[in-house]
Amino acid sequence: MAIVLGPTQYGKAENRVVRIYRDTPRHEIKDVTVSTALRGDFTDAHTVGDQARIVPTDSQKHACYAFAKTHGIDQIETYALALGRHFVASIEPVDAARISVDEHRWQRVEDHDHTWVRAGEETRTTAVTVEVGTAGAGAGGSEAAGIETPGPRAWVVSGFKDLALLKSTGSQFWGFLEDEYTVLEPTTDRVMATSLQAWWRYATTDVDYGAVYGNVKALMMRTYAELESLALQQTLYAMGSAVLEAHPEIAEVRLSAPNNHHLLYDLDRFGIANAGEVFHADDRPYGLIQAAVTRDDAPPPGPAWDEFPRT
Ligand SMILES: O=c1[nH]c(=O)c2[nH]c(=O)[nH]c2[nH]1
Repeated sequence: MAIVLGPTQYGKAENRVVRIYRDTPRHEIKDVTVSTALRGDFTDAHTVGDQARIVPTDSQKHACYAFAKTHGIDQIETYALALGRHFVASIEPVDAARISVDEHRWQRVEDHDHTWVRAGEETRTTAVTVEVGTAGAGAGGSEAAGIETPGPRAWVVSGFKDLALLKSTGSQFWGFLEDEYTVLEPTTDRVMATSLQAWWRYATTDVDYGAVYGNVKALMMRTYAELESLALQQTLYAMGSAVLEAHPEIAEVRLSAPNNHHLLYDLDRFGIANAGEVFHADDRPYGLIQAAVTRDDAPPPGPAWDEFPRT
């Protein structure tokens, strides 16, 4: 029997980086959590404790802060791409880098120049993977078009977490399969609430990430609002389709939606009528509905979705 080392990666997780732009009296703020993960042949570090090919996670941390100054954080995707390309291009043992960034948004207090209150909306997020090699297959931008540009290949996935949505009507659930444990009553009018997590994979890196983000989020919210939903499953497919129809630069959408049940509270016991007006917002368990929606001609995902390297 031989024991073998499987895939590895290592990096500095959840660096809390805040960049202030203070060139004018009206400051700007970018507040992000950045994680780095470097991939390559780091066998000796694991098997014999030789660190010769290991750039410390401490150094990776410092690069995150240095790049916040030297490259800025315009869009989290451009910042992550710059960092990923840096690790791959300048540290010889690194074959690939995955950079994940969450953005924490602040809004100005009464339009104040340098005071903000944390915005309570969803968290914008990205995961960028950069690989050594000649661009050409499945990567982004001119790279995706198959133009032989030397240099690292890059894949960008963007998205958000925790977008709380609720509609008080326009949602049904009936006609479902019943087994011996089914007690759920069919309904043609229910509250539908979720805390949506959405990811989309770009087919290119030549993107106005901020503009696309705003439009994708708006499209998803509008679809959620306007579709007379027969199930959360149908709503997710409709949201993904709306995004793919409007955005040729997006190859695939992945959605994860807890069904945050709102249970009609029994007020009959007190002689009070309750015609869909008072609910118990149940926190768990919750249904969890997940779907990927893809173009049939989408370029292959490569390592875009891989949080951990494959063999
Ligand atoms: O939109 C829904 N999808 C389900 O699969 C499901 N299952 C359930 O109990 N309620 C719901 N609602």
